[in-house]
Amino acid sequence: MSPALLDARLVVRRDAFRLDIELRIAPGETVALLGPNGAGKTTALRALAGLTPLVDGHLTLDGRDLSDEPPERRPIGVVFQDYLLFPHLSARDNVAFGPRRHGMDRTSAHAVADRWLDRVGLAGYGRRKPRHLSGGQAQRVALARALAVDPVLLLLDEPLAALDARTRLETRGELRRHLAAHPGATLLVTHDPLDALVLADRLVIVEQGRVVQEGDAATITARPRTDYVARLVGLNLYRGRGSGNTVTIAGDFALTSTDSVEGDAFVAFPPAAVALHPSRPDGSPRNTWPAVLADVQHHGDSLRLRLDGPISVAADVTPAAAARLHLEPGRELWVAVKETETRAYPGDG
Ligand SMILES: Nc1ncnc2c1ncn2[C@@H]1O[C@H](COP(=O)(O)OP(=O)(O)OP(=O)(O)O)[C@@H](O)[C@H]1O
Repeated sequence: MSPALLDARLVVRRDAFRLDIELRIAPGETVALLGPNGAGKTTALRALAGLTPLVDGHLTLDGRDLSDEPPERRPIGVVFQDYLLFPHLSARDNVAFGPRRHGMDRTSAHAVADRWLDRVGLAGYGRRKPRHLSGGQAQRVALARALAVDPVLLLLDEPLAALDARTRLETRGELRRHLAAHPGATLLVTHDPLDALVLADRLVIVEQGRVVQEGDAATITARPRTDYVARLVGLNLYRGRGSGNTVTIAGDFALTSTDSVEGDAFVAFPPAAVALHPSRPDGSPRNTWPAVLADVQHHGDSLRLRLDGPISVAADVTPAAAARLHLEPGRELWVAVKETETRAYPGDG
């Protein structure tokens, strides 16, 4: 891996909340910072941008210590969630603002702005004020504005959150192209696993101000380490004690797997691997238990059920299967999960 362009340990306090995370991003790399509400994602972004001070740690970008630099002296471009375009300035002047502030003369700054507007597909929109731009266009102006200063670090805060579903899909694809062309480091803050998977090379997941897991999408999907991560990647996840092919989770409740693991262990399986039966199924006695239906929600073309019992489990069923099972909250069912569908892996590394 190339040496990090961004090398930071961000320690920030906001009242009772404390953020303490390490971040390293290589040149050309896009890292997604994911986490539930209140995890500290925006706080991390603000600390990098210089809007919230570090109480400890360090922040170097391309070898330069930035921890005491004011925001305007940092070689950083930011796309905020609601874009924060200057309403009284044209699209062109919004984009030219950064280069101007860095000392470029007006004509050259306009030339840079026009080039960037062209790159983001908005040639000819330079004279428009933000209120005359659609959400997708405003997003592209905000991206052009952030990139026009040739930032060493590009920060994106939920860059697609304000867009409707259709524009979001198109803009996500465009953003991916621009990020691939950006030679600096990029940090993308998002709630949306799809944005993270499409746009980022690596995911860093924060919960309660700490990094709980990081790695590429495949590694994290294969081995989630917290409930939040498991839900993010759509898996049921439990922690227990492994002994051979069995992981004991709660009391004497255990799941078996074709994997073998000793000691602290996780066991995971997808909701689609859960089979439901109106009565105790014959045959395989393993991974079969009685449960009570607690909740039903639409999930794409299927229904996602939440079942209570010795463990709480999510199950995906087709509408046809749901009709056959006469699903309604409080209904008692038998759950079965094949041991070939469960994955068990060590809890401590
Ligand atoms: N201005 C503030 N003053 C005091 N505490 C704050 C302030 N802003 C945020 N916090 C606290 O800091 C913590 C982290 O908030 P932050 O906005 O960084 O989380 P987040 O991961 O970005 O969440 P979200 O996904 O909801 O935007 C929260 O517990 C919040 O209550």
